[in-house]
Amino acid sequence: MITVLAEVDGADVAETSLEALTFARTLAGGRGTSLGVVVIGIGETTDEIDDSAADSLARTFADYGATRVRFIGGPDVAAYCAAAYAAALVDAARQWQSDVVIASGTPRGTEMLAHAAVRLDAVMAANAVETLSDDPLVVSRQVMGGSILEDMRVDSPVAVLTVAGHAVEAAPAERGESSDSGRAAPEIERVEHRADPADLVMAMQRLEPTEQADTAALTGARVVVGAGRGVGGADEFDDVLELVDLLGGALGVSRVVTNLGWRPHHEQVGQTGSRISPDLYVACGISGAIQHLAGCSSARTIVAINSDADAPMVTNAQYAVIGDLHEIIPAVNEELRRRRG
Ligand SMILES: Cc1cc2nc3c(=O)[nH]c(=O)nc-3n(C[C@H](O)[C@H](O)[C@H](O)COP(=O)(O)OP(=O)(O)OC[C@H]3O[C@@H](n4cnc5c(N)ncnc54)[C@H](O)[C@@H]3O)c2cc1C
Repeated sequence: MITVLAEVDGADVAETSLEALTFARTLAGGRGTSLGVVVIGIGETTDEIDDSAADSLARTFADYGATRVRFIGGPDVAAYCAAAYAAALVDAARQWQSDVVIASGTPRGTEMLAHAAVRLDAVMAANAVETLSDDPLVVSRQVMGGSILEDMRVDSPVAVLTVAGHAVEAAPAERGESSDSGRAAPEIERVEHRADPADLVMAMQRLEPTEQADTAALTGARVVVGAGRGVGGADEFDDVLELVDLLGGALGVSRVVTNLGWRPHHEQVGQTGSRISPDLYVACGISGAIQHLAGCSSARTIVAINSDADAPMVTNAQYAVIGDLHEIIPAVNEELRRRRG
């Protein structure tokens, strides 16, 4: 069985977890095995996830090919604690005799799986995008912020993988796609995890949304509009923000923009900001320094708007519009408004 860690919010499964499940199902099909899903941190008691939310989550997981679902709760994992969560995940993987453990490459997924890999004495490949061979397991994975793909052989008895955000299209299983996926009601377990005190030395004490909360919106966005020094000043963002709105996306900016105090740091994309993998990245007035590209190269399509045809952002883009962004963006916005009536 392949064990997949899912991140949920109530009865909703994070899209990146559905992507990880889709990736895992393809691998399970190739290896002729089944899928088990683990959800950790459901509350002080295992009853805190009510039956309707549990049923709804289990149905979603079944649609994605899971045959087993384990909800793990209890006071020790009521609040996030990477080591205790990893121990709970490892318990499931061991009991299910999993030789592969998978999560999405979110900050928490990556942190937990790093802990899990040590406990399982496993090789870990972060940010996988594709399985190249089932046995021996070889994956293609993003490195250098997505600017390079490397093939990695994971030749250990247990393999631990994270799946890069938006590298895989989340898709429910087709009937008969793999031996065990069949949308039958999966077997559901509720388990209380008692943590080793050593695993609780570092645990989350308080969770308070701040402007940082927007970082999740940026890293998960399907469309990101990037803005750089070329915008010209803190008061010059109206057109860019309207484009963000019209495209239903998120704003990402360069480090110059945050250093100058034009926009807050949580909006920064790059080596020292967020790494994004949207379907579309529209980079406006950004030169495309290597540190910026490290955060956006895994975008599926890049469109650059820049007055310099030789800017690295332009040469790294699939499409470019050369000219003054203060003329181009209002024209694009007007056309988008017109098409929407
Ligand atoms: C250790 C380290 C870490 C770093 N981390 C990051 C990071 O995480 N993210 C990041 O972004 N940078 C990072 N940087 C900084 C990076 O090297 C660049 O300095 C920065 O990305 C440049 O920002 P920019 O493209 O907005 O500005 P510039 O390089 O000044 O480029 C502005 C661009 O706008 C274009 N332009 C100007 N006016 C217009 C106009 N009217 N219309 C259209 N185009 C116009 C210009 O042609 C130019 O291409 C880091 C640097 C270091 C040393």
